[in-house]
Amino acid sequence: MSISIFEQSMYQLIVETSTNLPADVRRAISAAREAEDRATRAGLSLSTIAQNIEMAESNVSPICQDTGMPTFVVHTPIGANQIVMKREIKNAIARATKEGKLRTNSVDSLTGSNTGDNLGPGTPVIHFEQWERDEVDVRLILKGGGCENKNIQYSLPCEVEGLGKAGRDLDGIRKCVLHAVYQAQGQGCSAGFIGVGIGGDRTTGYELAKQQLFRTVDDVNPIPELARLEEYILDKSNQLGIGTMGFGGNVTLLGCKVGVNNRLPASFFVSVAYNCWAYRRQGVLLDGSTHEIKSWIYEGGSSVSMTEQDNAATDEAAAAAEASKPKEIVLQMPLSEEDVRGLKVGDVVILNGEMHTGRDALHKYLMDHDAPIDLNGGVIYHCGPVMLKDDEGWHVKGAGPTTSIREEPYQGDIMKKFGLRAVIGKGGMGPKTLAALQEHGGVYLNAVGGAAQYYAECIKQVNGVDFMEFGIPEAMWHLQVEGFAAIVTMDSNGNSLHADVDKDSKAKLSQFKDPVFV
Ligand SMILES: O=C(O)C[C@H](O)C(=O)O
Ligand code: SF4
Repeated sequence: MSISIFEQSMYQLIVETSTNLPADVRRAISAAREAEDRATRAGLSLSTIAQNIEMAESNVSPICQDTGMPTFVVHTPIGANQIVMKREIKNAIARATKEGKLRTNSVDSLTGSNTGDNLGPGTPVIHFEQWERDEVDVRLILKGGGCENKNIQYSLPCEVEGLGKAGRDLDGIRKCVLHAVYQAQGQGCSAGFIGVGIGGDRTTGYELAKQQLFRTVDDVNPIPELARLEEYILDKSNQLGIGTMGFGGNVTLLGCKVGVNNRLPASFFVSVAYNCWAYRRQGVLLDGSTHEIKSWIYEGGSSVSMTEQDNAATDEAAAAAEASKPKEIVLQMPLSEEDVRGLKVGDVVILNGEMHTGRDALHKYLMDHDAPIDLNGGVIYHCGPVMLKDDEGWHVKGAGPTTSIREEPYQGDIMKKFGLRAVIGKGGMGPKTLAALQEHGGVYLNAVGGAAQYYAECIKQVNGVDFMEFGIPEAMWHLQVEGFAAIVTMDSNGNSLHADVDKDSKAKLSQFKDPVFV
């Protein structure tokens, strides 16, 4: 059966959105790089991010391995057949998944089984709207689960941690939004972008917040007080010191867009949608009768180079940055207790050898089962990769870290039970894991969230896989890596960079207690 032009256009939209970050987002990330010292943890991570963005574009592969919840907003001329369009969007999603442009991301919430094609009840999300124009406008956002988990909704009036009472007015809203940035820390892969919805009910408030993410980064709010609020939030968030990946730094937020709807007398919601730096959204305007792509809605990424700054750096500046880089420690896996006890927060570790992926399903399983392989001295990578199989075997199409804190209830026990020596992930872990690292001799390594192509390139071979029944992202992949770089952010001496940054940023947040919008 031949593919319709509409389906082909949808396929192109999906691939472009997943693999090529748009120009406005790239410019915001480049500006963040300018604002950070290159040799700092934030500066180094931003250069990995920049490199990753270019790799994804040239490999035509996912920028981040979590290709998110595909969410479409479609405007159609009156009389267009939305039933056919819906079917063809789904076909395009299944094809993009089969070709490794999207990860298999649709999981049965009761059985845990992965549908394997990104289709299932509620996925993808498609909103239709009619308009009195002849063209079809389709916009797509791919927002990953880690930053989705950092969305937050406030019901005013309320007490906001660090900021005091938030009333039902602009100043109360200000407090909620600042707090929303603080509470995300590095877990949503900062530096991020936020969409804010004021009003509505619990559902439409979040919808409004997400709609804001379709605005361009440089868009100025037509409502003057909201324009002021957006500017204020951007400015003050960047004084919180959370920085890229929560490593500390000058840039925490790259954009803030606020929308407002009416509300019920009894309700006053402020809903915040947090989007990571991997802010993947695109759109196409289609000819109303042929469904060919007439134009792209957002300026394409290819016009903004992410490595220009590196090329333009003088030899002197490059040498200075090189000289002040943290020291790198090369380790061969499996690791010994001595290897990890020698590491401290801030060290950059380069790993070689075999590591094993494991995330939510595996951690739960290992609590009361044996491991399929010997994990003594082993390294667990919190990662759900994008994988493709051909006649030669499995290939890694994207493999950045996932948010580690979800494994906090299990991690310490599992490290001790199996003799694991290191955990790689992002966003850090809590006190229980920190105590286990100290007691047992272990280390937490923070990789750069979203850098799926950068890490995929370090993976030289797939040695095997267990628990395919958990689905591709949740299976335990045994990966042979070379030159896998990550930063020690929790060590065996009881130090945690995450706890420190949280504490400092909370103190900074309290500086903004006093009323501003009165
Ligand atoms: O699911 C993933 O691979 C990552 C997720 O988006 C996360 O940020 O934790
Ligand atoms: S891993 Fe980070 S960059 Fe990727 S979807 Fe999750 S929050 Fe976004």
